[in-house]
Amino acid sequence: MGEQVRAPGRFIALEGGEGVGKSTQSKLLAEALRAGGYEVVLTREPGGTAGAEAIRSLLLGTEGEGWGARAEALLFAAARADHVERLIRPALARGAWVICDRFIDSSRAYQGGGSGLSDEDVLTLHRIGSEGLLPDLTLLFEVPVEVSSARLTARDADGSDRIGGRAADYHARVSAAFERFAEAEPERFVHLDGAEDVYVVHDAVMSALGPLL
Ligand SMILES: Nc1ncnc2c1ncn2[C@@H]1O[C@H](COP(=O)(O)OP(=O)(O)O)[C@@H](O)[C@H]1O
Ligand SMILES: Cc1cn([C@H]2C[C@H](O)[C@@H](COP(=O)(O)OP(=O)(O)O)O2)c(=O)[nH]c1=O
Repeated sequence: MGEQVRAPGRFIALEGGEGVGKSTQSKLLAEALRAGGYEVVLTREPGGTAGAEAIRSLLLGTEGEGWGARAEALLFAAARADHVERLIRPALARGAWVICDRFIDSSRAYQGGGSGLSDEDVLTLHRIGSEGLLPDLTLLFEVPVEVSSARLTARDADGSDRIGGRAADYHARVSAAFERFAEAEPERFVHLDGAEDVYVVHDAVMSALGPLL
């Protein structure tokens, strides 16, 4: 093991719909950075801390009638607040890289684009919960819906979660919302073609990170 690099912490989020390769690429990115001597915190949302994982079970479990759109948005914001305060900010403060599988743009896309809350309201919850923390870079993976559906059929043979199982038009609004955010903030987003081979996508991720390394 080389000496840990003492640089300012960097916060990278991976975003997109289900089955686009976020968790696969998060792991490969974390391994590559660790091999380069960086301290890496690999985490995900909803989740990442004990409290946020408990909220994840409430949000994604398939028992009961589920949450209304506003309660759901508040629960995601609460899970994120705990995650940011207890895991992400301390890691960034000590100079670690934080690789996060989904972050605020998922709430903007799902609870906003998908469920109809305004972007302003979702961002207000984020300001209250997490003091508006944003990633340094957000990697947005895009895959044609036939490709991600085929992957999910193979991965989730035992069924999808409460949100993943929503109708196709809901997921189409989610994808369109991600697109709009990336267009509006080109300095924070990088688009990646998630339909390529896993290692081709990984190389594109490493190139996208170039300016931060
Ligand atoms: N580039 C790729 N090509 C083919 N299959 C992939 C690729 N990336 C991921 N997969 C597979 O597709 C499924 C979904 O990938 P995953 O990383 O879990 O996506 P997400 O976290 O975005 O839902 C998994 O079974 C994974 O092994
Ligand atoms: C973080 C977050 C996730 N979600 C949804 C997206 C997913 O359907 C679900 C769980 O995410 P995840 O486990 O990342 O699903 P996948 O690996 O299939 O992409 O939660 C929101 O609706 N809002 C949010 O803020």
